[in-house]
Amino acid sequence: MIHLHDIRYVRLGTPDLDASVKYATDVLGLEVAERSNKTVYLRSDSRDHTLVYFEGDARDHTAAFEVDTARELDDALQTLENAGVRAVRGTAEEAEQRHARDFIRFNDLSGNRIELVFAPHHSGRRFFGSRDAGITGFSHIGLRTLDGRRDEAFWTTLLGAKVSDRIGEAALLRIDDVHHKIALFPSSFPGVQHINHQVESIDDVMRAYYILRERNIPIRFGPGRHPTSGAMFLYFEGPDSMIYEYSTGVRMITEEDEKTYRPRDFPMVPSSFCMWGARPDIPEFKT
Ligand SMILES: CC(C)c1ccc(C(=O)O)c(O)c1O
Ligand SMILES: [Fe+2]
Repeated sequence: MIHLHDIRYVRLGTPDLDASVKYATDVLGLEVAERSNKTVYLRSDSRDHTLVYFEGDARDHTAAFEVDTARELDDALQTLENAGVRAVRGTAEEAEQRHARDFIRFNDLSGNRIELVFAPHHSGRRFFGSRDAGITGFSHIGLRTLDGRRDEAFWTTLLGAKVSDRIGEAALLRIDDVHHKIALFPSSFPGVQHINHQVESIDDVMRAYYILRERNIPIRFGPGRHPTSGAMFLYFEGPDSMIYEYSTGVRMITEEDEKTYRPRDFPMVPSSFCMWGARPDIPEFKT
């Protein structure tokens, strides 16, 4: 089985690179790490980059996960091939573009573009955001699925993810102690549905709520609290209809907890999304 060390970056195509980068810095609070050849690399923590906007099709989304060793990357290629999933090693030039030593790419069963990277660069610098949003790092993605149960099985049996909880058919999957790094969310097309950054405290969530409202950035859900991870959240709309989420206080499931932890099934009702009573203005989350 493949072992995913952590979620690493998301790459998003955009028809208006300047506008997307302006949003990512001025609104979201990320830091530009590098601009090159119609591609902009953004940081949210001490890693080299965790988000890339490139000039291209807004439906072109890739999510990447880090593996620990070169051997594990080779083995992953084989494991995927053995399971009938076509996986391809990136070229040296493509690996350089990803600021990593090596990587492979494949599509999951819903057609989501996934990359596994080995030895992605560290920055050696503290993250210094463009505004004081309180971001502590890129933490998880909502990934669209055309068949929740099928894709849950794909991620758990091949890629070593574990189900922390489900809301209806939507599985919240962990790959380390953090409650989830992937939220598989039912949809009629593939792609990244939302991108989560953790912020330091509830003060940052609430501060963002007022700042974003003042700037007429559409708030799509929250402020609220997820009964699943326990995190307090705010979802808002970004370029090309991407949803961004800030949250704080996500639950950890440690090795000790794992001895007794069992995934919980929450029904597909509003209170499973928010225990404070917020109602989502996000089509995929409407019950
Ligand atoms: C509504 C989405 C899929 C969702 C649900 C629960 C959590 C959480 O428990 O933190 C999320 O982060 C979500 O994005
Ligand atoms: Fe989320």
